[in-house]
Amino acid sequence: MLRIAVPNKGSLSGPAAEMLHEAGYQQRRESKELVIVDPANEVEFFYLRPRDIAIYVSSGKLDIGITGRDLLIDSGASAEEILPLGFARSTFRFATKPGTANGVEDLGGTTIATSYEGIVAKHLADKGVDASVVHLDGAVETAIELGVAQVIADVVETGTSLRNAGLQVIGEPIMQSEAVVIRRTGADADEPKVQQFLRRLQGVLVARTYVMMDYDCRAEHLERAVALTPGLESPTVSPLHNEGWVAVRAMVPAKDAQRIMDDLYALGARAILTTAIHACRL
Ligand SMILES: Nc1ncnc2c1ncn2[C@@H]1O[C@H](COP(=O)(O)OP(=O)(O)OP(=O)(O)O)[C@@H](O)[C@H]1O
Ligand SMILES: O=P(O)(O)OC[C@H]1O[C@H](OP(=O)(O)OP(=O)(O)O)[C@H](O)[C@@H]1O
Ligand SMILES: [Mg+2]
Repeated sequence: MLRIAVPNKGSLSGPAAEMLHEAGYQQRRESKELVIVDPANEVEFFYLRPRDIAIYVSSGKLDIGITGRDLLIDSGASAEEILPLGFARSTFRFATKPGTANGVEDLGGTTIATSYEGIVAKHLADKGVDASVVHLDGAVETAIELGVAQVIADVVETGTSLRNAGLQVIGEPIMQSEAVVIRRTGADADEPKVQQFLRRLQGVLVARTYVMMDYDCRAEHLERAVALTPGLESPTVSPLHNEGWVAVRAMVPAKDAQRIMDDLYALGARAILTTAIHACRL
């Protein structure tokens, strides 16, 4: 039985459960359930605090975990990222009141409030900056107004929380984060059960980012049409009953689908359809 750590709260928990559900795994029905077994898929899910997941996985008691890249690095635990999942995307940044500092080099002697002391301490050490770090559990943006710190280091997504607190980012992003699948450092990544789990999640990622496109076009336009829809290996081309016409089928990136349909139409292709991909194995 594969033992998997899943975030039980916060920004990661909803999208993680949704992705696992789309990958065909049973998920808990209510938020008080801490462990569930999915016997059909031979998987056991442990719902844990996102911040604790890398620690459980590094201990070897759980095979795999879903957490944030920032939380993984902040923990310092002996675990490594094996698959990025594309949700809970954020940057991690320093911010201050306007006019306080322009870059990390100006932070010497300041007090920096953060929930991610590990990331901040390492970054300051790398930059040779000597500052104090104070740990807060959340709502870190308020620390400056209340005089606990002159600087904060926190997760930024839209920037709304910073704007509302009258703060602005300084320097370059300390890191880019997103949800990731992690394993204990050095664990056997080729293990079949782990590989099957990763293939299922990859299938969801592909189903979310591609659509299937079908269209009819004149045989003499085929090469130009296929250049627009090269597919993953190569498109399927079938003859139509009407001589001189072919039907083409290929996967295309969902974000480009409308533009590709316009370009195919301009080439003379007709009956251009896109359909959602429900699941896939590449
Ligand atoms: N607004 C956000 N947008 C995108 N990702 C976020 C956001 N806030 C936090 N995250 C990501 O979520 C993870 C932190 O999860 P955690 O549950 O500890 O905090 P949270 O989502 O802020 O929840 P809460 O503070 O309500 O407990 C990190 O990987 C972080 O980058
Ligand atoms: O750039 P934004 O879109 O505003 O998102 C970033 C904010 O979201 C998170 O806070 P959350 O709401 O989880 O509260 P917390 O500070 O208590 O963790 C994070 O800690 C930032 O405060
Ligand atoms: Mg938060």
